[in-house]
Amino acid sequence: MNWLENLQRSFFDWDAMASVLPSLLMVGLKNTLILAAASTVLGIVIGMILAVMGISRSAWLRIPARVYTDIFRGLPAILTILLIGQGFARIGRELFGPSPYPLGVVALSLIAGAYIGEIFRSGIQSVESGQMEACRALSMSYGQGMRLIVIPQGIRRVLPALVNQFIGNVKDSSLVYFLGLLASEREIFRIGQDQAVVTGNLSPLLLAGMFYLIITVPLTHVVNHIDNRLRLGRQKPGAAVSGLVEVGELRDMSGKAPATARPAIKAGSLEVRDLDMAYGELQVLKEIRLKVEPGTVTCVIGPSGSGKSTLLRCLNRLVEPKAGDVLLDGESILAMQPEQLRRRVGMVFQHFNLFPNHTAIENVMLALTKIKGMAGSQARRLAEAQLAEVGLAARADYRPSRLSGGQQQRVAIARALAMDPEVILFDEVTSALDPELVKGVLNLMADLGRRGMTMIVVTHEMGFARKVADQVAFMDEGRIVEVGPPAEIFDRPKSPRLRQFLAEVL
Ligand SMILES: Nc1ncnc2c1ncn2[C@@H]1O[C@H](COP(=O)(O)OP(=O)(O)OP(=O)(O)O)[C@@H](O)[C@H]1O
Repeated sequence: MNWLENLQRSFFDWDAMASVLPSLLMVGLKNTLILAAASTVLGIVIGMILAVMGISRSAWLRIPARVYTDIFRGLPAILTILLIGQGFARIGRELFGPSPYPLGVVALSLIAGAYIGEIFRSGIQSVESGQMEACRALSMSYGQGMRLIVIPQGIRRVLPALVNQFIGNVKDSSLVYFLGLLASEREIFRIGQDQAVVTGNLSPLLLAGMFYLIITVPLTHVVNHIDNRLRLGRQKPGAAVSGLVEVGELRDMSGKAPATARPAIKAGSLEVRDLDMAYGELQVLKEIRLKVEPGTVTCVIGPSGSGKSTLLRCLNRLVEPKAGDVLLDGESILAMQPEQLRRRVGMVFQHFNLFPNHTAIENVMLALTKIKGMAGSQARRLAEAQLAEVGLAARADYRPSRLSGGQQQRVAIARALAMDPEVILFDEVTSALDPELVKGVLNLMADLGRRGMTMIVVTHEMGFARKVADQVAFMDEGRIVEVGPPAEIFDRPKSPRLRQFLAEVL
């Protein structure tokens, strides 16, 4: 049993532990937390700058960020701490006084910044491209989209990784002792080690180790909890609702228009003139000509890859045409600021592109307050009215993850309508929906058309096109092959390609 006693003396000398406990608590814990927190906060600032530089389109920003990251991630932490702590000791003394402690914080922050920059960058880049598209379609600039939607979403996604980084900083703070700290500046490890030398056993170090675990282990659990909260919102998970219940709700609602006066629609006209567009070498649109009268519904049909979505994206300049022009109420859209154009031409996407961290009503309000500068209360009233219009008054405070696809798409329509556009573009908005939910969205669109909204609808729903459209344009291989009233297009197709297409889809 000799070895057991030996082990006990080395690790479990209770007296040694008791004597070191007060300084671990009063000095070590405080300093470790200061070092870890300060380097995490400064590291977040550095990391944020590096991330924004790292995803910039300019190589002048990207390359320095890359070089910084490679250096500070590649060097051992202890080497960086010594190089900074000793190499800059003189400047440090002038700036901060005799103690190397602040330089230790700087060194830890520079190291943490490199890791945090990579965490932020991957978080931001993991946000679906549709989010930025939705921002731009709501007439936000690139910077506003990044600031209001993409970066906050990226940060939420990387919260666990950030806490891991904080845990890393708690541990790395022990390396600052190499710089030679004053007694009052010692962190947990240094105190444990000093006392271990005095007692001649490892018990004070073991207690120091316990302190590290007490800080780090609960943190991982707290962050998982916060992460779940942020992802799902604060609502209790409700029972899954059958799509048929939603269909029933919509049926009950139909004909019972909200008591509030319906927002007036101001219908604009569009004229597409010889529009060409290419993705690199790939010519996608060829001499597109199309006239859309105010207050009419134009459905664009055609086989996959024929350029329908690209045509819509040209109309609000989510992509730039190569040649030709588009007139909105007689004005060239190419002469307008894209943000101004997008206030007048709204867009609804196939995959909704709602902002997941915002409730339905916040999704509708966001551009009103941030872009149109409307007061919060006025924006809320307008958003409530728009949600009531699409039958979702009762779901205003739900986040997208708690809504069915059909409900999400109706929120997206409310969001586009709230901007009071003159034209709305719908890009295959029912293609991603469960079959029973398609009708609710199509009925809403048909209602909008009846109310006089100018709409351009890319769709595979031939029944909708036949019933609701004023004109149907058939596209194939980047050209509008045929355009006319639905009766002509569907019942008397002229071109063989349209006849072949209709034979396949009807
Ligand atoms: N971002 C892009 N970069 C390069 N090529 C693209 C891009 N987006 C679309 N394309 C190509 O442009 C062509 C037209 O695509 P578009 O999405 O406009 O067609 P579509 O008629 O809307 O098709 P679908 O019904 O499948 O959505 C296709 O050949 C497509 O592969």
